[in-house]
Amino acid sequence: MAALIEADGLRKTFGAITAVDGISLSVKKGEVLGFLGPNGAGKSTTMKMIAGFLEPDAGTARICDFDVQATPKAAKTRLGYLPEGAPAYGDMTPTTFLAFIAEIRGYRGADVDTRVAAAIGRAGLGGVVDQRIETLSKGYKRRVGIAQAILHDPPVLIMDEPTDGLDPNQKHHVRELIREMAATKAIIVSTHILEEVEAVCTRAVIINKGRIIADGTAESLLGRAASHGAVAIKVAETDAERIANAVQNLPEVAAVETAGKTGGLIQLRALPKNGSTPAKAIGELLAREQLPYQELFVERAKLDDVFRDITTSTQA
Ligand SMILES: Nc1ncnc2c1ncn2[C@@H]1O[C@H](COP(=O)(O)OP(=O)(O)OP(=O)(O)O)[C@@H](O)[C@H]1O
Repeated sequence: MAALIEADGLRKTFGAITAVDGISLSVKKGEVLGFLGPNGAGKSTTMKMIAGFLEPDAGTARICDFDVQATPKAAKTRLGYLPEGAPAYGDMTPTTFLAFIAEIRGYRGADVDTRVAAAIGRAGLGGVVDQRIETLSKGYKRRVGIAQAILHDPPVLIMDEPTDGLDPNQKHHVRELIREMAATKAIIVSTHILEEVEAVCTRAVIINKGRIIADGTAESLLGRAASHGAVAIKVAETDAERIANAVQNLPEVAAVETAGKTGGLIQLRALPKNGSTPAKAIGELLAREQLPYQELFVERAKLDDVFRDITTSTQA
């Protein structure tokens, strides 16, 4: 299936700063791409170029096969874009603002009311529809932005930190909304919240200094952390050395370290060798050799660790 979002060799400099340095990516229908990177990595600049709101110095972006620079109208008809920050037109209410956007989008008469009502419902704006936007809380302003992005039910959504400023319930609501919409759309979501990637994204791209440094599912990125799949084994202090030596000899194990000591028990930690998963081999070894242990569990890395590992190791 053809990708609905395609970026090819995007590049943008601001004076001496190279904000985006050759980014290419594609997103298909059904995919929610999490766009991650440290502050200043170039996420917003990339998203603006893909959305056609900023002209690249080099490279192209296409929405549903329409080049965003050469055929902006056709591309923007198929796109919903949530920029960073709050919507403009603070003196309008959500209702008048969304009606205004609907008219810009070409809707007239009853269609305007239908579109506005649907967007208000989906974005959860019910209680504040007649309040001036500038008087709304940060979270509600964000929801107004989300409502304008989804108003015309576009096949492509590009959202710059959609949950920024929302409380935990609102975050949950927006993630549900993204999940609901995911099957029929291609979506890019930038975020600093790594649990959001695991909650809603089918794939994650990590950028640093304007370049892509990782691309894969959350699970495959987790596999890059040294601690992912490590096995913790709690054993009696008197058995620790014997068990550590036996486990250390397994081909799946890179090293065994002592992770803690309490009340005569030692927690050993077997680190996997080259992305292997040693849990099964360790379980079999302990059973075969009748080595006594109190507890055994497999550790799961956090996406935060992977993010820190790969963004700090690529710092120049
Ligand atoms: N209009 C501009 N003029 C000058 N420099 C800019 C402009 N827009 C972005 N930059 C610079 O480009 C780099 C990338 O910025 P960008 O906003 O794309 O990063 P980001 O990954 O979205 O960061 P954050 O997570 O902090 O929002 C930064 O160094 C930023 O200061």
